Amino acid sequence: MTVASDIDPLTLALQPPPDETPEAREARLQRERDAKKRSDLIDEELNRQRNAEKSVRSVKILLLGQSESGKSTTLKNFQLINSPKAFKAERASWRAVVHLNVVRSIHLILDALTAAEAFASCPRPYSPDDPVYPPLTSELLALKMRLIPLQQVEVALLSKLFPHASPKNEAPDEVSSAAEVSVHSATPWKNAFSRLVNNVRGSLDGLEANEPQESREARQILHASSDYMIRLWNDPVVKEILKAHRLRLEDMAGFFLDAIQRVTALSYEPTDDDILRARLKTLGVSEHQFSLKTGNMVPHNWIVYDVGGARSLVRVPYFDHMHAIIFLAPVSCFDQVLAEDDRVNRLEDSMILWKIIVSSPLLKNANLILFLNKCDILKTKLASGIKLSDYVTSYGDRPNDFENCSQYLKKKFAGIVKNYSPTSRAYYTYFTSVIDLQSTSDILGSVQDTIIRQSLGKNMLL
Ligand SMILES: Nc1nc2c(ncn2[C@@H]2O[C@H](COP(=O)(O)OP(=O)(O)OP(=O)(O)O)[C@@H](O)[C@H]2O)c(=O)[nH]1
Ligand SMILES: [Mg+2]
Repeated sequence: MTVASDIDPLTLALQPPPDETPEAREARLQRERDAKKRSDLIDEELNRQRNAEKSVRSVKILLLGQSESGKSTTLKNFQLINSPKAFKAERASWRAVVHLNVVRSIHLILDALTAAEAFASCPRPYSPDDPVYPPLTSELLALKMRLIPLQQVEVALLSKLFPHASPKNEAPDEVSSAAEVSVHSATPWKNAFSRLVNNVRGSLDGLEANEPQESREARQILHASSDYMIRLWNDPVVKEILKAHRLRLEDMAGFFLDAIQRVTALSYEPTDDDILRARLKTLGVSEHQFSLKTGNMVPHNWIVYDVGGARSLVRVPYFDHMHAIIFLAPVSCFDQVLAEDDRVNRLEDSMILWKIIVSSPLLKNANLILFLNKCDILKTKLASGIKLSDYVTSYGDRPNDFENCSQYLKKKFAGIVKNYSPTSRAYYTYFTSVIDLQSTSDILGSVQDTIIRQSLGKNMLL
C-alpha cells in the first residue's frame, strides 16, 4: 500500500491489468498504436495550420536602381511568370504604350532633323564640341512633312492611356518637354484602358468594334504612316544626323523601330517580348502581389515593390522591413550620362547607389541581390568597338570583350560590399538581360528560392 501511494494515479490507470491475457495485451497495444496515430495526425494538422498562419506573412522584395535600369521590366517578368493570366488581360493596354514608344522615337528623330536644318541655315562659329550635321535631302524634308499627322496620334494615345490626367502629375504634362512619358504608380491607367476595350469583339479589319472614334483614327494614321516611318528610320543620312546629335536609339527604341510594320498593323497584339520592351517611366511606388509555393512549403504571399525614378533611394527608410533588395545596375551604360544630370556617368552613379544600399544600417538584414543588367547591350557595344577603358580608366589594357569586362565590373561591385557593408554578408550577383523572359525566369526562380532559404535561416519569415 505504501508503495502504491507513491505512483501517480494516471500511471496507475495506464498500467496493464495484472491478469492480462496475451490476446487482451495485443488488443490494448493496438488501441495504443491507433491513439498514437490519431495524435500524430492532430499534431500534423496543427503544424499545417501554424505554417498556414505563417504564410500570411509576406515575402517582400524591393527593386532599386537608377532610372532606366530595368526595375519595371523586372517587375513585368515577375508578373509574366507568376500571374500570366492577369497579365494577358492587360495586353491591350500595352499596345497603346508600344505605339506611344514608336511615335515618341519618331518625334526624337524629327527633332534631330530640325536641329540639322537649323544648323544648315544658321552656321555657328566652329567649335570642336559642335555637332556637325550632314545636309538634309529633299526626300527627308518630304518625309518630315508627311509625318506631321503623328502629332495628333501622340495626343490621342496619351488621352487614351491617361484619360483623367491632371496637368500637374501626369504624362500629358511632360509631352512637350521631356523625351519620355511617365506614369504615376497610383494611376490605374491599365484599368481605365482595359475598361475601354473590355467588351471588344474581334472585327474584320482588325479595328475594334467598340473603340472610340479618336483612338481608331489614331491607329489608322499610324498604320498609314508606316512606310514613311520605315523609310525615315532606315535612311543613311538620318543615321548620320542621329550620330551627330548623339542620339543612340538602336539600343532600346530600336527594337520597335525595327518592327514598325508589325507593330503598326491594324491587327497588332503585343507579344510578351513587346511588353517587356515597352517603356513607361515610373513615378512613385508600384507593387505587385502573388502567391507562390516553394518546394513542399506552404505558399507564401510575395510582394514586389518597384520604386520608380532617379531618386528612388530617398525612399529607402520606408523600406527597412524588406526580405530582399534586388538592385539593378545597367552595366551597358558605362559610356552614358544621366538624363537628369549630364555631368554624371551612369555606371558611376550605379556604383554610388550600390554603396548607399550596402552601407545602410537600416537594410543590413535584407538579402542583397545584384543584377548586372543590360548585358545584351553591353555585348553589342563592346563588339562594336566602344572601349570600356575609355570610360573606366582603371580597366587599363585588358581585353575589351564581354567575358573580361563583365567580370571586372562584377569585382568592382564586390569591392564596394567588402569595404562598406556594416556586417560581412552573403549577396548574390547575376548577369542579366531582363528583356529576355526565358533567362530571367530561370534567374528569378533561383532568386526566389534563395530569398526563402536565407530568410528562414535568419528567422525573418517566422
Ligand atoms: N536591351 C535591354 N533593354 C532593357 C533591359 N532592361 C531594361 N531594358 C529596357 O530599358 C528601358 C527602361 O527599363 P525600365 O524597366 O522601364 O526602367 P526603370 O528602372 O523602371 O526606370 P524608371 O521607371 O525610370 O525608374 C525599357 O525600355 C526596357 O525595355 C535589358 O536588359 N536589355
Ligand atoms: Mg520603372
